[in-house]
Amino acid sequence: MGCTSTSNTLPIIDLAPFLDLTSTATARAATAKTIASACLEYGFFYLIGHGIPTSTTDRVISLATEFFQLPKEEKEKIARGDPGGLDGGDGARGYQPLGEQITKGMRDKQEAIDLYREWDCSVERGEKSAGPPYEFLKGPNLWPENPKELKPFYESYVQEQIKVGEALVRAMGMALGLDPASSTAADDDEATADEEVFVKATKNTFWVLRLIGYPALDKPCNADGNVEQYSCGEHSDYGCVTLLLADATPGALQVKLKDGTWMDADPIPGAFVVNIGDMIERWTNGLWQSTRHRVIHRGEGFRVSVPFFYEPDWDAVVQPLQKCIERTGGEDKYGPIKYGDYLLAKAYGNFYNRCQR
Ligand SMILES: O=C(O)CCC(=O)C(=O)O
Ligand SMILES: [Fe+2]
Repeated sequence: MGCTSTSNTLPIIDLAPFLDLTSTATARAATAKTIASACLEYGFFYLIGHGIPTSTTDRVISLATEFFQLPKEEKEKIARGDPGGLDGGDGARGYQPLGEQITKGMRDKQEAIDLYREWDCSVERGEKSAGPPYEFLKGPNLWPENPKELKPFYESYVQEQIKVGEALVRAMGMALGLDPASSTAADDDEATADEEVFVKATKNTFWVLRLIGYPALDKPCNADGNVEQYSCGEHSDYGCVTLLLADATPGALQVKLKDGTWMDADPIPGAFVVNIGDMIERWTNGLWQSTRHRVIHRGEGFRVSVPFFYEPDWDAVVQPLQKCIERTGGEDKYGPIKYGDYLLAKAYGNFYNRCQR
């Protein structure tokens, strides 16, 4: 069900007080308060006041669009998982052609480039037990040669997004009402962590950036309003926060509300659509859920989106925070997990099916 959707709209959060060093404590508290209710109710919101100009985001979209318009052979020069190709068959980074992802027996209609934090080889050399599974997400990114400007432009965009991600998770720590950062709690004791807990756990964020191209679907919905085809099937994201930039196409991304109905999250110019991921759900012991979402592109044209996933460090240990356990019935519902292990399990299980995470 649910090709149609309810007409509710997501809350709008202004992050500016967490990026402006001269902001008042009152302004920061006001933003934190709106984040707390948005995360509790939706796990999704629009983000403004993030400081990235539309001239930048427009170029990010137009460069991705230019890439997807290239001939198949040109795009497949950076195909991922090609044993004879640039990534030696590593499989995680690079271009994935149309139709590699399958949801409910149907091919998701999307093509994509996946980029990750570059793996630091010195870390690897120092690792005694580096084994084949870990190779999967390691290695260099595969950047397209064309358009030429894409690589440098995206590299600086990633740096800007990391700043936004950090400010946002700082605001989220405050929104949870955790102890102020000046407290003497041990830095790495997650259970008693202070309001900087997410900032500390993302210092070396294992970020992901996806450039996604969605052709129009032949028949997204049947006469009864049921879904026939997915551009990206129902899933939750893995990490901390996803900052989604999409072109202006309406009627594509849908968010699952607590009552099980689906709501369109159409783009608002200048805003990112943000959602929280599985790690935030675990840290908050389920208080803030990583809301499920999907894409059914119901328009005519080619849609482009570029989600940036701001994630914990590979080695970050994520476990429910004491304060959140108390607020959710007193029982730890998740236990600890190392983010890299979680990501590997997800990526191995679903790699060719990212849209059903
Ligand atoms: O393209 C979109 O609107 C969302 C994509 C998405 O949810 C994802 O890649 O995780
Ligand atoms: Fe997603």
